[in-house]
Amino acid sequence: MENGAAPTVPAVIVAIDGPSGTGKSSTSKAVAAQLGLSYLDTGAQYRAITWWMVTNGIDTDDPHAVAAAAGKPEIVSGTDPAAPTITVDGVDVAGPIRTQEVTSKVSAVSAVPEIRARITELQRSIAAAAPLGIVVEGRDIGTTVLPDADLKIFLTASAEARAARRSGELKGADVNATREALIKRDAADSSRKTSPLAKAGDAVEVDTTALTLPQVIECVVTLVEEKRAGK
Ligand SMILES: Nc1ncnc2c1ncn2[C@@H]1O[C@H](COP(=O)(O)OP(=O)(O)OP(=O)(O)O)[C@@H](O)[C@H]1O
Ligand SMILES: Nc1ccn([C@@H]2O[C@H](COP(=O)(O)O)[C@@H](O)[C@H]2O)c(=O)n1
Repeated sequence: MENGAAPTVPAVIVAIDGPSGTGKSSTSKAVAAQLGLSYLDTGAQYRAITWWMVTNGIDTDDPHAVAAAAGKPEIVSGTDPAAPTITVDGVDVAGPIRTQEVTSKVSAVSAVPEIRARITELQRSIAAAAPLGIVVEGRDIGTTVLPDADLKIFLTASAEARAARRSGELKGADVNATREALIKRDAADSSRKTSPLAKAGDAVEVDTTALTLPQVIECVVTLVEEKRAGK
């Protein structure tokens, strides 16, 4: 550059949505790390608020009780893709939010409109503050949270592939039971009234069934680079 200043690259916002186990977290983290962007796992935020409800004795099947408590916990997400963090009222909940109990209750909590309004506002403020841009992954990022994202990706994979991946991760958990649980959670997330799991009309769909994780990452990095180059 003539004046010696570093070239500036405009911040880029990437939304990655899709059903459970399609590879959103693994792909988003790697893409963000490779491109020097921030990373936000929005599922972790819904899990964190669900964990708080369970810990505080709120009946997660009672939407009125959940709505009344929606504003109480303070959720903080750290957005470094190399070391993402999640705390509730200052407590590190990265481990507890992955329990079977939280996983079985998170869809009911995240269907409550007051919960979605609170978490959506938080997600938008985090995205707006990311200096170089951010990869945000979830279920409604391209449709509702960041409808003006520069690039929207919708990851899919067969239920069989997703169950095999998850049961490998859960060290030998029964594949059929894992498959049924994934299908049940996707059905709940897709059928809720407020901001359901859905592909945005302008999202690029990537079927990851027959792709390795490095192939998916390369595909998304290429899409971001093409977008940045104005292709
Ligand atoms: N293309 C792929 N091939 C093989 N395994 C994969 C692929 N993508 C992801 N995985 C593995 O599948 C598992 C689930 O991936 P990941 O957690 O990234 O999915 P997710 O869409 O974020 O799931 P959830 O929505 O349930 O959080 C992980 O063990 C991950 O390493
Ligand atoms: N944008 C989002 C993201 C997640 N959810 C809900 O959270 C659950 C857990 O998500 P994981 O990605 O950690 O599996 C998910 O099943 C949804 O109920 C959401 O509603 N919107």
